[in-house]
Amino acid sequence: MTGTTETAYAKVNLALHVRRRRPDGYHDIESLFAFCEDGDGLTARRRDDGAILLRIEGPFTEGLEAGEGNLVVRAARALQAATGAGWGADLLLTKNVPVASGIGGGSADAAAALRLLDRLWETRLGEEQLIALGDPLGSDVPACVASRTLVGTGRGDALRFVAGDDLAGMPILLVNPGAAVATGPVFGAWDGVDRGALNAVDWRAGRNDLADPAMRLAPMIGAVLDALAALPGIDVARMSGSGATCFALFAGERARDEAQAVIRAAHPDWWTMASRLR
Ligand SMILES: C[C@@](CO)(OP(=O)(O)O)[C@H](O)COP(=O)(O)OP(=O)(O)OC[C@H]1O[C@@H](n2ccc(N)nc2=O)[C@H](O)[C@@H]1O
Ligand SMILES: Nc1ncnc2c1ncn2[C@@H]1O[C@H](COP(=O)(O)OP(=O)(O)O)[C@@H](O)[C@H]1O
Repeated sequence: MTGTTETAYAKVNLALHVRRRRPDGYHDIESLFAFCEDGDGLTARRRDDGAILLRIEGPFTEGLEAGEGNLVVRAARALQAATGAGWGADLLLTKNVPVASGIGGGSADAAAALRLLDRLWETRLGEEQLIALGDPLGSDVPACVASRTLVGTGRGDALRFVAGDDLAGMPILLVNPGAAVATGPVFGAWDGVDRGALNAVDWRAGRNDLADPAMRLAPMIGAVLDALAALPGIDVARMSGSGATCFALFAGERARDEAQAVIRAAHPDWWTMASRLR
């Protein structure tokens, strides 16, 4: 489909500290978010009749509905409602990254839809208002609207932008063993122990506090982390979000590509994506 396009940049939690369980069922977290140059693709063509019609293609369409429940459609409806825009859209989502995998999936798609339709419909809300519009769609959506390095606190939606110059361009490898892990149950399996605040500068010394609970639900994550830790040329390896995707950062693209080849040869059924941080 020809039209206006946008990338739903894959999200990575370089560190994710869970600080406390809240009475509203959410958890206060502190996370350093970064974004890959690659992700799902979204294309849109404007319609005059106000209808929002979504088609999904690509390697990860299974189990995904293209109806009103899809986060892309919900984002489009939210923008229509907030602006009174009478336009609709034909949307094509190319689902390149696995669903429910800790790298933003639906949240990044919703954020991409907001950015794309704000351009296509010329509603011109701009980043700050799109962030506010994305907030009710999911804790991760505000960060994904910005899609640049930032610290998220609260349920992940209170954003503080940080200089990401040292991270931009960094080669990254994402690896998922094929286990879909829903976010709610992983937070639910957290042991309730506050292990301390995140230092966003010294994030390598930080943690992903959801890794242990996620591994209890999907033990294969442990195998992924072991495989990544054994790779030569690795800077840091950690699980992203609520899993099961794990990432490794490398000093150079060659080390990353060699690492991808090693992982693919040993685990042909695992999903991998080589990218760079943006
Ligand atoms: C864990 C993170 C880290 O970036 O990413 P993913 O693993 O989803 O990629 C996010 O906090 C996920 O954000 P998002 O996927 O938008 O979650 P939401 O739809 O808001 O919430 C889904 C469920 O997760 C739990 N949840 C989510 C966020 C949070 N701070 N505390 C929670 O306890 C709640 O049980 C909630 O009902
Ligand atoms: N466009 C979309 N892409 C992926 N998932 C979507 C989309 N729209 C709705 N969803 C739903 O959102 C859920 C993924 O949410 P979540 O577990 O938070 O994923 P992630 O960990 O990748 O952020 C899936 O259960 C899926 O049904």
